[in-house]
Parts: sequence; structure tokens; C-alpha cells
Amino acid sequence: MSILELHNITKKFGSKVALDTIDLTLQPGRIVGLLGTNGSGKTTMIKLINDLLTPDQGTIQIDGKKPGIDTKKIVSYLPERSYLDPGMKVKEVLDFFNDFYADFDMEKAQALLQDFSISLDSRIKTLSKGTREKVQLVLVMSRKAKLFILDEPMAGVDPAARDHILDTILSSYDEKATILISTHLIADVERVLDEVIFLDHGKITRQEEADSLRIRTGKSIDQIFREDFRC
Ligand SMILES: Nc1ncnc2c1ncn2[C@@H]1O[C@H](COP(=O)(O)OP(=O)(O)OP(=O)(O)O)[C@@H](O)[C@H]1O
Repeated sequence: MSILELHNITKKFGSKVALDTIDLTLQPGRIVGLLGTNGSGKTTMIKLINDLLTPDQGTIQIDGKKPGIDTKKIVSYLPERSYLDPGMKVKEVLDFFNDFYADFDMEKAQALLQDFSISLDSRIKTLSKGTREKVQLVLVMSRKAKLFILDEPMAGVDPAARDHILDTILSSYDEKATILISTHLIADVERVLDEVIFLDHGKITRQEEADSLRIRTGKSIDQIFREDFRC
């Protein structure tokens, strides 16, 4: 069974059509890049899947269920903006996640933070923006979720650290889970993607295996994106 199905999804804000009759199916065990220009509808799609917005038309199924309380138990979501309480210490945030999510793996979170040299005693407000993003990514990826949705992870992380973070996170996640990553850092991320989705003005213009797209065109996903969306 598919882990995520969008059928005929339309979302408007006033007269602005943010998503236009979208059909999308994702299978378990995939790492999928959701790629598109500014305003193409990526965050809107992600918010609909996380039940933070309601579609004007169409249906969404996550592991066979409508977005809601039940799906929050199996979807681990990294929003585009930080929600960490600045006054809390890293270890307090970990305890909070541990209390809140039955599938949270405390040992894994602590091991990942140690790997990234982030002290459990640091207060969130004293951390740099990039380090805060790393903490948030660790929290989200330390759940045993079926679907991980990452909206612009690592945007504030320096390029030298991105490879290490990706490798570390992916070396320890359950390969039966699916990860949907919205990102503009295509060159940094494309090597880990199984599949790519291009979104343009609320419509899907490509959905293809990353390898077959590269082989068919002889170009990287980053190059193809730049050519498709050249201004
Ligand atoms: N709350 C809102 N009210 C009105 N318009 C909105 C709202 N949220 C999104 N939009 C509009 O919907 C469209 C899609 O926005 P969305 O944030 O989904 O794009 P995006 O692909 O995530 O962009 P970016 O790459 O810049 O983050 C844009 O035209 C945006 O202005």
C-alpha cells in the first residue's frame, strides 16, 4: 500500500491557486525531493498533509487515513520555521519530545547530538541558527515514523556540514520509512534522492526516479531544475 496519496487536490488563498488539481502517490521506503521555485506550492502541500490547512477540493490519505490525530502519530514533520522554545535547554526539549511522542528514540537523539557536538546543557537561545536547525532535525529524525516530511531542512547549515548531517541522519533511519524533503539545496541533496517531484505554479511538472532522469538527460537534477525554471 502507498504511504501517501493525494487525489485531485486544489488549495486556493482567495483568488490565488496555490495547488491545482494535484495527484500524487508515494510508496514506502523512498527518499523523495519536492522541488520547486518560490511560491510553487511546496509548503502548502506539506501543510495540507500535516492537517494544518484544509484542501478546497480533493482527498489526502496517509497510510490509508485522512490527515488528523491518527496520522500525526506516524508522520514526523520538520516545519520551515523553528518552533523550539528559546528558553529551554536541549535536554529539556528532548524530554518534551520523549513525553509527547510514543515513537521517540531518546538514545538515538542523544547519539546524533553527540555526533554533531551539540551539548545537552546548551540553551536553545544560545545556539546559532544552523545549530538550532540541527537540533530540530535530530528531534524529527529520532522518531520511528512511517513518513518524514522535512520542509527546507539545513537551509541555515553551512555547506561543509550538510554532507555529514545527511549521511549521519540517513545511516540511522528505518529504510521502510519514506522521507519527503522540500529543498532549494538540490545539489547538496540530490545524491540521496530516489525520486524527484518538480512543482511549478501549483502543478506537478515532473515526477520521476532520480537515476532514470539523470541517465535519460545526461544531466544532474540541479541542472535540470535550473533549465526547467530559468527566469
Ligand atoms: N496564508 C496564505 N495566504 C495567502 N497566500 C498564501 C498563503 N500561503 C501561501 N500563499 C500563496 O500560495 C502560493 C504557494 O506558497 P507556498 O508557501 O506553498 O510556496 P513554496 O513553494 O513553499 O515557496 P518557497 O520556496 O518560497 O518557500 C504563493 O503564491 C503564496 O504567496
